[in-house]
Amino acid sequence: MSMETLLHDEIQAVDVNLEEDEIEFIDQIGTEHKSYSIAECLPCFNSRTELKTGIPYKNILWCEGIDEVSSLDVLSIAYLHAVKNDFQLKKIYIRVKNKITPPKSGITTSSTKELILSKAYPHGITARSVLILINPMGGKGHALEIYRTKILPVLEAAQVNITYKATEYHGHAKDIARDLDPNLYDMIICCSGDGIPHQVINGFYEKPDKGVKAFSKVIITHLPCGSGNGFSLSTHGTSDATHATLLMLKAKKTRLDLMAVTQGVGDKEKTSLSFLSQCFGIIADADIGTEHLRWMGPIRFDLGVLYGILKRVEYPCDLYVKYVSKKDNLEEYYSNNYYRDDSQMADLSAQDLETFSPKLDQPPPSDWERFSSDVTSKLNVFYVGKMPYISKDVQFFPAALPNDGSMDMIISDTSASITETISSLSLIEKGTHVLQDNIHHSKISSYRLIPKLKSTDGHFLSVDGELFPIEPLQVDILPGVMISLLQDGSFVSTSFT
Ligand SMILES: Nc1ncnc2c1ncn2[C@@H]1O[C@H](COP(=O)(O)OP(=O)(O)OP(=O)(O)O)[C@@H](O)[C@H]1O
Repeated sequence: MSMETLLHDEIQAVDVNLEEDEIEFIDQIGTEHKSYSIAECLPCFNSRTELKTGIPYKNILWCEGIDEVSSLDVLSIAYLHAVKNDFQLKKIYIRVKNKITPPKSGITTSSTKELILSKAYPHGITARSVLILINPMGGKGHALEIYRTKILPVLEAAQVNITYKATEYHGHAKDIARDLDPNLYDMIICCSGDGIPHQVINGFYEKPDKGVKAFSKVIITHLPCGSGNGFSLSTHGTSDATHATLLMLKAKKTRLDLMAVTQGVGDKEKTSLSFLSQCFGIIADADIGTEHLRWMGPIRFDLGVLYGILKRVEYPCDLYVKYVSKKDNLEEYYSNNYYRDDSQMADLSAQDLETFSPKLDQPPPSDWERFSSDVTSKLNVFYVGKMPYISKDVQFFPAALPNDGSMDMIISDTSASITETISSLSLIEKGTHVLQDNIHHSKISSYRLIPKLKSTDGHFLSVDGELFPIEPLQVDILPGVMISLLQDGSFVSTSFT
């Protein structure tokens, strides 16, 4: 039996044309005597109209030539098919009838397979050798199930070479990242909440070179398997793990700023890295202080915030800030800094991980401004962030930009009425809370916060959702330290976009 006959009998293929945005099926259905038919189900073959939709390249995970010997040019295509709010993994055999121009001039594609892959991965294939770090306790214990059913099949279909490690104790991800040989992996995918990426960047930072080599080479990204998935929501834009995996695979390598968080002086001085946020006040207390009410579900957080507002709880502090842009100029700043070309991806040097601000026992520099004590003596929300979304439908930092060398500071105090405060915070979903008069919003590159609470009982300071001591802290931006994956190099859309 010839190879050609074998293919006809066992691998039945569909005739297709390669179009600009999709693989389009050539008129097949209804032609009873067609030689080729699909091997595995294609969504709908009942009508000609539906056939015209084809398979968009953006949904294609992999393409493999299965007939390199004969002249049949049959390829297998693995792709995700969107059905309402769900995705199904599909495989189909195709026979290409035409050829189109490769997507970018300068790319020479020697085969149809390469042509399809270059259309499917316009920013290149980034996920070749990845370390999956999974927190089995994440997402109230559902992380493993999410990984097994929604993430792993997509990565396998995309031919990703996977090493898998589950975290066994609090802080394990940090130990793994600290001891990791950066030459072994192109990428770390945290299948967790925001706690694991926080630990990964801090594990890199604990390396003898402070992570210079690891940050220069290894992409750090996140898939939504936890309770707080700000990283994934801000970079891939969905809390559906399958869709997030698809978008992650197609995303563009981009440098992101990190924040260096210093507490303590002398022997006790300690600097950690933060990628997402630092939070103090009623939001931190509602998030961490209501852990014992987890059985209530997400409502516990809203109730916690409401309690803080109604009780008019205050968190007096001193605050010194180095401004990049104040509220009046923020929209202009945002549009001027929206796009930065960081395609060079130059390696980092030791200097890129240094902080240059004075020690906490020294006065802040003269170009830092002291925030008005009218506000800081009655502060109720202090939140600094580097990514727009902190959880599903909560764009707390709508003006956040990936690598503009600034962080967003959002502050409120109890001088606003209870109604005004509640109505401002209710705009968080739309991201327009920052435009309200009672919300102080600015872009800053450094700050020093000195909490002055009489008692710290029942109060919390969180960094990327992890608990930190309520002590003075100083934060400096570290421009472009982390390589991550963003859709076309930008954060997802917000009210500022
Ligand atoms: N096996 C483990 N046992 C206990 N804690 C763990 C384990 N693995 C990771 N952790 C810790 O769990 C914390 C939260 O992790 P993560 O953010 O990934 O999950 P999450 O679902 O968002 O959790 P949470 O809602 O508790 O913040 C991290 O501090 C991490 O060190």
